[in-house]
Amino acid sequence: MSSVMTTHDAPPATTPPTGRAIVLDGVSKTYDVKGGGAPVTALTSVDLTLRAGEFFSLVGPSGCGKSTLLNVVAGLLDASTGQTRIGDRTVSGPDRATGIVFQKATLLTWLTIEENVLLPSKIAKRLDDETRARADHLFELAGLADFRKRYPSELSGGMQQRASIVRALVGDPDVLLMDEPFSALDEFTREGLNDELMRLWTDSPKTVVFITHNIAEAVYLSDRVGVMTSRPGTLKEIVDVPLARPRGPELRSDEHFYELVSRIRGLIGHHHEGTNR
Ligand SMILES: Nc1ncnc2c1ncn2[C@@H]1O[C@H](COP(=O)(O)OP(=O)(O)OP(=O)(O)O)[C@@H](O)[C@H]1O
Repeated sequence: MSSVMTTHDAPPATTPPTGRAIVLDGVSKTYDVKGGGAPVTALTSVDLTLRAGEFFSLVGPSGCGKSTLLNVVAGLLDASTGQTRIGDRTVSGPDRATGIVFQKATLLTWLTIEENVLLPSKIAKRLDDETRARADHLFELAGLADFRKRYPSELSGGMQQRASIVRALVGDPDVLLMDEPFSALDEFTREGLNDELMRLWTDSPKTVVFITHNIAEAVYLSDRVGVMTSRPGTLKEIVDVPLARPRGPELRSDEHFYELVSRIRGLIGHHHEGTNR
């Protein structure tokens, strides 16, 4: 049976949408370079609207501004022009309602996995029963329940990255931003984590922006994939991924899946680095 449906809207209509819509309106970013070098225009005129609860991936040539865009949405970087809104909030700085996962797990080595996961809530003075219950649930879903009292150095890279995802989700953010979260992992671990991320997202759909160099990963996870041009980056095309959910490993050998992967690869062109497929 083909896994293609006529709609890519997930979750189903019976589930109220969660997460927040994200709107980028004419976002550009030019970096001033120290020492008098020519300024670097990383992003130019990005207009993009993400639906609440959508899983959106960004792919594009190395240096095209993907991380810059993500950091603008995260409120970690000011745009040079334009505006970003998450729900009815205009982004002007980091916000608790936005969870972020980077390429490196960034766990504190002297704290246990559980202490790491609960630290942001503790700092925000929101370490209540609800947060602890959510942590318990997420540890179970992420297969880390037996490892919560361990230290990061006692866990594999994949487990550390799962712990980072649990940490980003434990505050129940509206938005989850992920910057190449699995790129340092081997293919097998990466595919396993893709499935776990899908489970976590299905359990509580956030609006996700996911950066990757792996086109197959982008297609596997996403409702839509945004393809960026080389620098100065802007959105070249947004590709719909009308593959049914829930998705499982068998999708990786589905012909429609491959068609989408090849189409996106074609859009990125020959400058693309680091693609596995
Ligand atoms: N702080 C900075 N100062 C000056 N230039 C920067 C700065 N940060 C990024 N850049 C430049 O902006 C451009 C976009 O960088 P960015 O990291 O956003 O791209 P990317 O698409 O995420 O790259 P990659 O896929 O290689 O991770 C690059 O040319 C980069 O060198």
